[in-house]
Amino acid sequence: MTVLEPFGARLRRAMDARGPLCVGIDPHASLLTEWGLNDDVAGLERFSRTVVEAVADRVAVLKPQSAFFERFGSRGVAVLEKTVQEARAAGALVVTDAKRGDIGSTMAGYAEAFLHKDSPLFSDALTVSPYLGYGSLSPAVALARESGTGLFVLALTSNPEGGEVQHAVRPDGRNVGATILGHLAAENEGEEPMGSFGAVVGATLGDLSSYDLAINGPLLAPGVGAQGATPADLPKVFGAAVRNVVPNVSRGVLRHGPDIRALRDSADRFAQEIRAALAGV
Ligand SMILES: O=c1ccn([C@@H]2O[C@H](COP(=O)(O)O)[C@@H](O)[C@H]2O)c(=O)[nH]1
Repeated sequence: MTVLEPFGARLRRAMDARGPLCVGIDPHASLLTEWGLNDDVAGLERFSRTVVEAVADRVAVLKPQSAFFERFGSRGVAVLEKTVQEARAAGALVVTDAKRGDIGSTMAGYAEAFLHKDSPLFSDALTVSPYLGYGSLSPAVALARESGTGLFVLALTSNPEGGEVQHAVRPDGRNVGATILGHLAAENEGEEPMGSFGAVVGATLGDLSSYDLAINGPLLAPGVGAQGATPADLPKVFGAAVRNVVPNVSRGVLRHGPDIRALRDSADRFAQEIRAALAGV
């Protein structure tokens, strides 16, 4: 297998060169309509191509949301394959947001689908769910190490419903979200410039100073834009860990399409606001 430089190192370089913004490719039915496209596979393809063309050469990360491709069945997944490949070829790192998680033996199949170099869906990183137990992710961790890819593990999600699971307190007094962060810190120990095993931590969550976010890995932070968080919130939410934050904006950028320049300008504005918020931190 061709082995890439570890994802954490590639991501750090991209963040240094382009800033940390991640733009989501979320072809909601409502956005296809707003863009004057049909809610069908041709519309899906046009939408995704347009986003890639607009921003893949200027943002560090693109995050296609698999759900909106899977909704069209195998032809939608074929568009996801092309989107991932074209975005990578255009210079962005691709985190496929599929939130996979299952018993270990099945998890190995999901890992192969997204993290094996020969897979048509090969991505730089994959979002995964640890709620079958962090250990169930081991096959994905192993393949990511082997292939130079990464994982973003759901720890403290941006949605208000997440707390009933993630804030649940374990017998050792730590809550579930903190436990996941602890596993990731162990995974990334000693890695430079940072490890490849990131956490998903919502930008919407307010002050997170009670959590140890120093996992020596990236923190994918959805919630900026449509969910109400702003770039200015990032230092308040993430404190010293903000240097490792990859803020995701999907609808906040996408609503400016289909005009390519307008999409670009919107991504540039978010990037600039993030730069300003992080200056001096
Ligand atoms: O905790 C989470 C984890 C993932 N997401 C995903 O991020 C984008 C957010 O889209 P916006 O349009 O910017 O709200 C979407 O794909 C979610 O599935 C999240 O929001 N929160």
